[in-house]
Amino acid sequence: MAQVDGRITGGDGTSSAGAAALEVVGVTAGYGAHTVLRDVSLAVGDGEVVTLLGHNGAGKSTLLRAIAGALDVERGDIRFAGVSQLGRGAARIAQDGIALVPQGRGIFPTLSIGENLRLGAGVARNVTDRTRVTLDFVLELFPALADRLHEDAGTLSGGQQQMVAIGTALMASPKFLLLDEPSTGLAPVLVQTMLAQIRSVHRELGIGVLIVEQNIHEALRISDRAYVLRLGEIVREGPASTLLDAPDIWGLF
Ligand SMILES: Nc1ncnc2c1ncn2[C@@H]1O[C@H](COP(=O)(O)OP(=O)(O)OP(=O)(O)O)[C@@H](O)[C@H]1O
Repeated sequence: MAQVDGRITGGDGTSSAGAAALEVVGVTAGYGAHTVLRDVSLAVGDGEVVTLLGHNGAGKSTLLRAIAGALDVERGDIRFAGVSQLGRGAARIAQDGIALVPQGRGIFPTLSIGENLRLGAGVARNVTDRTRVTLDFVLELFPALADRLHEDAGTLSGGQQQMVAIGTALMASPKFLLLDEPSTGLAPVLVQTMLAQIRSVHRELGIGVLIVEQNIHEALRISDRAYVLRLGEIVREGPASTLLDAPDIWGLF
């Protein structure tokens, strides 16, 4: 297993253990004149798995893109370990350890599974032996990939391609994981398994995880807290267990 202490270190070298790893503060963003996110605020601690729920088009993927630096923010701030990420660019944000697994998997289908995974390792910067995520760790998490490392990733089932996508992100030894609908296209029986594997990644690596999910029940079951985004605004937040039992939650979709 990887030796990762899970602490996030700020740009000035100070540890911010205990503080929120990720803070989105009053963010407004969109595409040209089309404003999608309106004054969105949320926070995710190192020790948390947080789910972002919302109907189609609510702006969930847009928020993940903004956090990953792939979309400019009009107003507000996005901080990681207390340091603003605005204007830093997607490549530097990824190198600093914020890994986004986009919707639709984003793997290279004509490269082998092993090659895909090694591409992830190439992104890692400032990784020590203590914080490096190893190939052994990824294969232990997703044993289905172990015997097929030399096969083209495009030949895998949807669920296995999702494992490659997450595995590649993990190989970059991330300090924070953003997952956009990791269970898309999976058979219902596999959705729970995938989400349980994500929870175990969090447990093993001690990193914060923000998940966008359509499988509301399953996602809430593995999450500590959740936010509901509606028409680009956060309309509800709370402990996952509370939201699971909230009679009005389903009316928000
Ligand atoms: N590249 C883009 N250019 C212009 N508009 C976009 C772009 N991507 C998304 N949008 C628009 O932004 C809004 C929010 O889309 P987004 O994909 O963030 O929603 P979502 O909550 O992730 O939805 P879904 O669950 O369907 O993925 C939608 O109106 C969508 O049409």
